[in-house]
Amino acid sequence: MVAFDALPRRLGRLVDGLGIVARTVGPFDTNPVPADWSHVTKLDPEDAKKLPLLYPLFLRHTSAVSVGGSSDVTAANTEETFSLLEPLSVPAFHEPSEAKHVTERTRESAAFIAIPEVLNGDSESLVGTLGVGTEYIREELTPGMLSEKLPWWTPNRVLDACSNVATSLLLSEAVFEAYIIQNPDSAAAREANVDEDDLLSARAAKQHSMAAERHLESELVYLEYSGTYGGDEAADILAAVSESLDWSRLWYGGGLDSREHAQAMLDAGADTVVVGDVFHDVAAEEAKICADARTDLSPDADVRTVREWVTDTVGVEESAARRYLSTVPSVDDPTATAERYLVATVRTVLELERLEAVVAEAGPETRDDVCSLVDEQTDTLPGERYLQSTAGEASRTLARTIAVDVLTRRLDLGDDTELPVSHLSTNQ
Ligand SMILES: CC(C)=CCC/C(C)=C/CC/C(C)=C/CC/C(C)=C/COP(=O)(O)OP(=O)(O)O
Ligand SMILES: O=P(O)(O)OC[C@@H](O)CO
Repeated sequence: MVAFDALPRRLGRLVDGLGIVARTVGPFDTNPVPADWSHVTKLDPEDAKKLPLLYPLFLRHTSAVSVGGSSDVTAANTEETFSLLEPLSVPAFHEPSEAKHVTERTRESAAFIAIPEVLNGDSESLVGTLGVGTEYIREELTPGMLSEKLPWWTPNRVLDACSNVATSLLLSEAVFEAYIIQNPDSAAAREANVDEDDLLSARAAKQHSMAAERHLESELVYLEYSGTYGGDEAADILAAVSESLDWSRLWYGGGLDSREHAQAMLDAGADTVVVGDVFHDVAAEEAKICADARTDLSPDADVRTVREWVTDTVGVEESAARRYLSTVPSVDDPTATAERYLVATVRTVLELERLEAVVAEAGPETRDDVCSLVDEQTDTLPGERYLQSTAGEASRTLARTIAVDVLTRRLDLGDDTELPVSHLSTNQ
């Protein structure tokens, strides 16, 4: 009996040992989070936070998009955000703040699920919420999904065993993010009960990260200053932590809105910088710019007129569009790129206005009517040529859907749109 027990234990230890050797000294990088992601954009699905109308243009430069946020997030607005990202080639992953935000749809859309575990918060934020989430997945999500897929006569015992396996598979596929939260005034700190006394020195952050890599096997360590730039203190922490990590990635997020600050965090040792607020600022700013443009410019304004208007009226140098783009290391000239994208946005809004006048004249009653009228009216759809560089072959379909949906809402023909365009700046 003892001998029978000893063999599987020994085998288990051998497999574990081989895994450790492969992770630490093996020639292959076994971390599922790509090492070459230098920039991640965090999209908050909450209704108050909008996306720029030509969001595919802005997102073409980022390495990946993270979907998640800590307030007013629901499964429905999370699914909506993913559906806007589906036509794009940029990978999108899900960072749920509650397990209930994970649905079959979000799982299909997301490259992976990233689960926060806060290293310097209370135990609730390290394992408590994970326990609540695991219970939900084991007892509600997977039984619900499986009972739809398996034949009705599947015995309960089999359904239960399958749910058990599916839960473990879901968690084994998830990426764990070991958060070190250093801004006590942030929503993230409040959520995880991090206060002044919990902030870590560079040395303690390094020690916590070493434990996260080896004990928690966290795919990434996330230095979080959410809402504020961490400066020299963050750079010291990144330097200490990066030295100690072999396998886990090191991400920095918080208050980035310039090339200088983003580069400083990368130079200090971060593999990836994460930006959130400044991307949503692009949409908020754009709503105002477009409202002004509709007052100042004729819907027929040519490209030169629009460019001049943007140069004279919008301070491109100070714009959120430029600030966002300047955080992306691969964008060589953020000012010129921001100006191009702002001109593209204003032109698209004017083209939409022109199209709206023609469509409204015909008196459509349903979204289908709008669709036929749009198809009759135009060879090139508003925004289509700008989306070509980023959505490729999908650009026409995407531009058509956005145009039809935006006009359907503007003409009060209902909210039953194909894409959730209520998340775009034009619908503020
Ligand atoms: C098991 C599954 C699928 C899910 C569990 C979901 C869990 C454990 C969520 C953890 C929630 C938690 C402890 C959050 C702590 C705070 C935190 C790290 C928030 C991340 O910050 P943002 O969401 O970016 O904050 P803002 O909304 O302020 O930008
Ligand atoms: O919103 P900002 O301050 O850019 O922070 C990004 C991210 O680290 C938040 O979780």
